[in-house]
Amino acid sequence: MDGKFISFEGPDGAGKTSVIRQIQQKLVDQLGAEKVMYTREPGGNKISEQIRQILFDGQNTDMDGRTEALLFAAARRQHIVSEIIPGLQAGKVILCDRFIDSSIAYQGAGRGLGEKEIWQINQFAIDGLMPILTIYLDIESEVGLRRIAEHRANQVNRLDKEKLDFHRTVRQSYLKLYKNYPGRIKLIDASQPLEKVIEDVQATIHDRFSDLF
Ligand SMILES: Nc1ncnc2c1ncn2[C@@H]1O[C@H](COP(=O)(O)OP(=O)(O)OP(=O)(O)O)[C@@H](O)[C@H]1O
Ligand SMILES: Cc1cn([C@H]2C[C@H](O)[C@@H](COP(=O)(O)O)O2)c(=O)[nH]c1=O
Repeated sequence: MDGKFISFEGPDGAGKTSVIRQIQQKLVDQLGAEKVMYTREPGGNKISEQIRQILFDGQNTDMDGRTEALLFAAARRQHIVSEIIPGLQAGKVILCDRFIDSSIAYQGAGRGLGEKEIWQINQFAIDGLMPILTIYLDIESEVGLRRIAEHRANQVNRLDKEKLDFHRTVRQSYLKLYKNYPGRIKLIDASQPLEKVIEDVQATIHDRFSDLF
C-alpha cells in the first residue's frame, strides 16, 4: 500500500483536532485534496459513528469497562476496513485523530483494564495495521481540561467528564507508550501557542517523510 498512515494522540484538550485541521490544509495545498484524508476514532464512517453515539451517550453511565473497550475496538475495525485500507491503497496521506494508543491509555490505564490486555484485544481488530508515525501532543491534564471547559463546554463527552485522576493516569500511560516506542511515537509540547505546535508537528512529519512540507 502506497499511502502514509499518521495518527495523532493526546489527552483531552491537547489540541489534536485544531492541529490536524491546519496540517490537513497545508498538505492539501501541497498534494491536492484527493491525496489527503482526515478521519477520526471512534468514527470515520457510518457504522463507527453509530458506535460512537453509544459510547458517548451521557445516559450510558452504567456501561461496563470491557464493553466500552470492545466497542472502541469494533469501531476501529470497521474504520480500518471502510476508510483506512482503501485510503492507503489510493496512496493518500491519512491524518487520523486517535487510534489504538487511545484505547491503551484510556481503557487500559484509565479504566484499569490493563494496557497489555487492551493491546491484545485490539490485535484482532487491527490485524497488523499500525500507523507508521504517531504524533503525541503532550499536555498536563489540568491544562487540557481547562481548555475544554473554557472553549468547548457545549461539547463534553462521557470520557471528558471523568475525574482529574483518570486523566492524569491516561497521560502517564501515553508517556510510557512514548518511551517504549520512540521510533513510531514523537512527542510535541502542546502547551505552546498553537502556531508553534503546528510548526513542530510539520517539522516532525517532514523529518519522517522528506517529500512532505
Ligand atoms: N496550543 C493551544 N493553546 C491554547 N488553546 C488551544 C491550543 N490548541 C488548542 N486549543 C484550544 O483548546 C480547545 C481544545 O482543542 P481541540 O478540540 O483541538 O483538542 P483535542 O485534543 O482535539 O481535544 P479532544 O481530544 O477532547 O477532542 C479548543 O478550544 C482549541 O481552540
Ligand atoms: C479512540 C478512543 C477514544 N477514546 C476517548 C478519548 C476521548 O475522551 C474520546 C474521543 O473524543 P474526541 O473529542 O473525538 O477526541 O474518546 C477512548 O477512550 N478510547 C479510544 O480507543
